[in-house]
Amino acid sequence: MAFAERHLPTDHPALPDEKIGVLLLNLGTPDATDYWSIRRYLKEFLSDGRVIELNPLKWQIILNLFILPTRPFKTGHAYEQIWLKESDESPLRLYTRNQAEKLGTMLAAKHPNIVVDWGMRYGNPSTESRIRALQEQGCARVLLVALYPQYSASTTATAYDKAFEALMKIRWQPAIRTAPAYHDHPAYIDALAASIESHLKSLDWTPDLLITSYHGLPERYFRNGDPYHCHCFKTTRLVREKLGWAGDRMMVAFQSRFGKEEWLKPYLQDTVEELPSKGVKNLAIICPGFSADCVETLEEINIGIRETFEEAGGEKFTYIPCLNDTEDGTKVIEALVESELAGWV
Ligand SMILES: C=CC1=C(C)c2cc3[nH]c(cc4nc(cc5[nH]c(cc1n2)c(C)c5CCC(=O)O)C(CCC(=O)O)=C4C)c(C)c3C=C
Ligand SMILES: [Fe+2]
Ligand SMILES: [Fe+2]
Repeated sequence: MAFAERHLPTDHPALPDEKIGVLLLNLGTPDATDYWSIRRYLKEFLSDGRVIELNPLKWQIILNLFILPTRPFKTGHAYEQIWLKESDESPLRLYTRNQAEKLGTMLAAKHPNIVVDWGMRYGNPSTESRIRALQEQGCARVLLVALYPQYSASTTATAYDKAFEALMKIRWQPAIRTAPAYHDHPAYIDALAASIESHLKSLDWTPDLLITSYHGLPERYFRNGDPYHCHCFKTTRLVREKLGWAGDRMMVAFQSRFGKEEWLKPYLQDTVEELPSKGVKNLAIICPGFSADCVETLEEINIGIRETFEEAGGEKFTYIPCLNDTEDGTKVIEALVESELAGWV
């Protein structure tokens, strides 16, 4: 019996054993592909001041009058094409849940007092509900792990903001740690390089070029100090060095531009349209900035960009999947978690 329990009054509720929570956080995804589910998700996402850094009053007018009435049709169509019929959810949700379950199994042998869970910045399961669930299971310490390899205020920071917002409502808070971005973590670089090598080995052709495509950001955010752009370039350089490739076999591009403002360049769409006329007929794309495949990789790249390339005269195209819930992918998260738990375990 623990010291505290021996000294409890007899009518005191039982105290749970102290545990450590590891909470994996990802972006979030709609609950379904119908108009209102998509609209609810987009409204929450695009009302986040870390994502849209504009005057909030002006932006809410634009969002509610011009974007939310129409965008859910386009976005809903994109989600419909990749929706998992069997489990009735998006791939991002499935992979994030699997990553948490597999990480839990990996850690259990060494650390029986660790509980792993997962939550989303937008939509369900909410970050707040999972922090409360971890506390209910006796977690007095919680490590928050935003599953974005490259830091951006629009992803990493807002994931942690949401967790701290939830903690503001909790009287007896757990001790909290936040994991840093892992764009140059050796386990991540090695896993990406291994995944590229094994994917290319499975083909009966060799790509002329491999594009590492990252989600874009307004260029203004970079000028205002967001390190995302540098993190993306560093990841690509380290992977290229690990593979021992020459500089011209691999390049960086940015996808998923939203709105009219200038975003980080080169734009993936423009790049892919021009490649065949420059002699690149066989193309591979990988998206290292996504810890799990999602609408931005499966629909935008593997369907949309594939078509763009073929229509521009490209001959062979392959998409290399994200690390997802593969053993290597889960080991990347395990390595990050193990180093960030130092002193707690
Ligand atoms: C991986 C890093 C990501 C960054 C950086 C990022 C910035 C960012 N995104 C938008 C707008 C949208 N993103 C959308 C989907 C989406 N974005 C990411 C990741 C990053 N976004 C993911 C993983 C997903 C997919 C989620 C899923 O359920 O599969 C969408 C919704 C889809 C659409 O309508 O196109 C929007 C909108 C902005 C404005 C932004 C930076 C400021
Ligand atoms: Fe996005
Ligand atoms: Fe997109």
